[in-house]
Amino acid sequence: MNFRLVDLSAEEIAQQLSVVEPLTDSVRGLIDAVIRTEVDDDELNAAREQIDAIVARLRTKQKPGSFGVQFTRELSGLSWGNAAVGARNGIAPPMRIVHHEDGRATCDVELGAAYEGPGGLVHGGVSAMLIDQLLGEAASVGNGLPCFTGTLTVKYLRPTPLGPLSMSAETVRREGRKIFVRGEICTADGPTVTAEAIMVSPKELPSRDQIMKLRAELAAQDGQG
Ligand SMILES: CCCCCCCCCCCCCC(=O)SCCNC(=O)CCNC(=O)[C@H](O)C(C)(C)COP(=O)(O)OP(=O)(O)OC[C@H]1O[C@@H](n2cnc3c(N)ncnc32)[C@H](O)[C@@H]1OP(=O)(O)O
Repeated sequence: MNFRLVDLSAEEIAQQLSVVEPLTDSVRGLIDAVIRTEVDDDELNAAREQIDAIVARLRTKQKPGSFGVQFTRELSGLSWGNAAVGARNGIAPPMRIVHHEDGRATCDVELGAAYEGPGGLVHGGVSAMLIDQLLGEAASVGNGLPCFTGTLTVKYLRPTPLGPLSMSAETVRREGRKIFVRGEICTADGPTVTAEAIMVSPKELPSRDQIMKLRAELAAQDGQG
């Protein structure tokens, strides 16, 4: 797994997010506008040239590969490239606000044109991704154990309309490194999707000891610099 330590305080992370999140929202706006615009071909070509110029500007300084998971010195993980919740990822649905209370994770999300499958309805793969993420968070945060999805079962009860949705997930039981979770996606009229998953905390995840060792190496490098 691609993970590394970064030397950022909570204040520095908040500062970076205050710049990055509006940028990501602008990218979401761009995606939505491209899907729904009715301007003529000349306007589309002119817009493409401007977008290409912005891409070239951002590529003047870029990290190789993916964003990965960056651990702060306090060992919180930053997954800003994550497909479901990445703060820098404009294709991630806007579902960053996840509340955890009494082992239950909940989240409100509003899905627009970029998440369509059948006309006016949410793509089934998008629903699966959203609920997978929330189930994973309920298992991981609720049990203090980082988990991967082992098995995910999704039941589509009725079509999920684009628009405002609420989601919830909770742990049903735990057997060693396996955590059994269930959750649902709802409109104001009730659930459209229910899901169950077995989340497994991998035996090969970097252990806290490994992370602490990396942290010590980083501090030593700082001392030399
Ligand atoms: C506190 C931290 C907070 C951080 C917040 C983070 C939020 C994260 C939110 C993330 C959300 C998004 C998440 C994503 O997108 S995660 C990305 C999608 N998932 C994957 O890529 C997982 C790929 N698979 C693997 O990595 C391994 O196969 C895993 C890790 C699953 C097991 O490999 P490991 O070598 O560790 O396992 P083991 O062989 O010692 O077996 C151990 C036990 O598990 C049972 N088992 C094994 N496989 C499966 C299976 N597929 N279904 C059901 N059960 C399975 C097995 O029978 C045994 O049970 P038992 O015999 O003991 O009873």
